[in-house]
Amino acid sequence: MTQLGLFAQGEAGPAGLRHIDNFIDTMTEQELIGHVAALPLQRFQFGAFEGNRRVAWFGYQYDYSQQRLTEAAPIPDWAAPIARQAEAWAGLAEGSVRQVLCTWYDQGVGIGWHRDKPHFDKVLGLSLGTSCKFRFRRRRGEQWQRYTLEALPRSLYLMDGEARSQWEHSIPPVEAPRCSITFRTMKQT
Ligand SMILES: O=C(O)CCC(=O)C(=O)O
Ligand SMILES: [Fe+2]
Repeated sequence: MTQLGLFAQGEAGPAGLRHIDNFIDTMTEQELIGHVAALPLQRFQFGAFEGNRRVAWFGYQYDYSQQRLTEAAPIPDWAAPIARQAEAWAGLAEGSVRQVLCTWYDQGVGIGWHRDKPHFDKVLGLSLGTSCKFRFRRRRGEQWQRYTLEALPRSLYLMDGEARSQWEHSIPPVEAPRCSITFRTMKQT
C-alpha cells in the first residue's frame, strides 16, 4: 500500500490526526476557490519572518490585541454545506463547527509553527488549489519528533487529541497558490 493509501485510511502520525483525500470533487473545489478569492481577504501578520497569508474569518475571530475571541460575520451560505459534510466525516454533531477561516497563500507564503488557540476544540481543514507539506512537531526530551502530512488539494484533515493539544503544526512556503478553509468547534458553548 502506498503512503497516500495509508493516509486515506484515517489515522497516521500524531494520535488524533485523521485525513482523507478527495473529500470534494474538482468542480466543488473550483467553486470554493472562487468564493474564497472573492472575499475581502486581509493580511495576517504572524511573526516578523513569516510571509503574509490573507484571511477572512466567520463566526468567531481571535483578536490578538485583546487576546480573546470576538464575534465575526456569520458563516456564509456557500460555506455551510461543506461545514456540514466536514462535521459528518468527523463524527461531530451538526452545527458544531462555529468558526470558518478562509486563508489564501500566495506562492512563497506559509505559516509558522503554532498550535491553534485553546478557545477552539477540533480543527478541520480543507486544502484547495495546490498541495502543501503540513508539518507536525513535538518535543521529546532533547529531540523534536516530526511528521509531515502531504495535504493534497481537495483533501480534508482533522486535528483532535494529541495532534491538536501537543503537536505544533506549520506549512513551509507553498510552491503555487494554495487556499484552505478551516472549520473549528468551540471548547465551551
Ligand atoms: O492552511 C491550513 O490548512 C492551516 C492553517 C493553520 O494552521 C491555521 O490557520 O491555524
Ligand atoms: Fe493552525
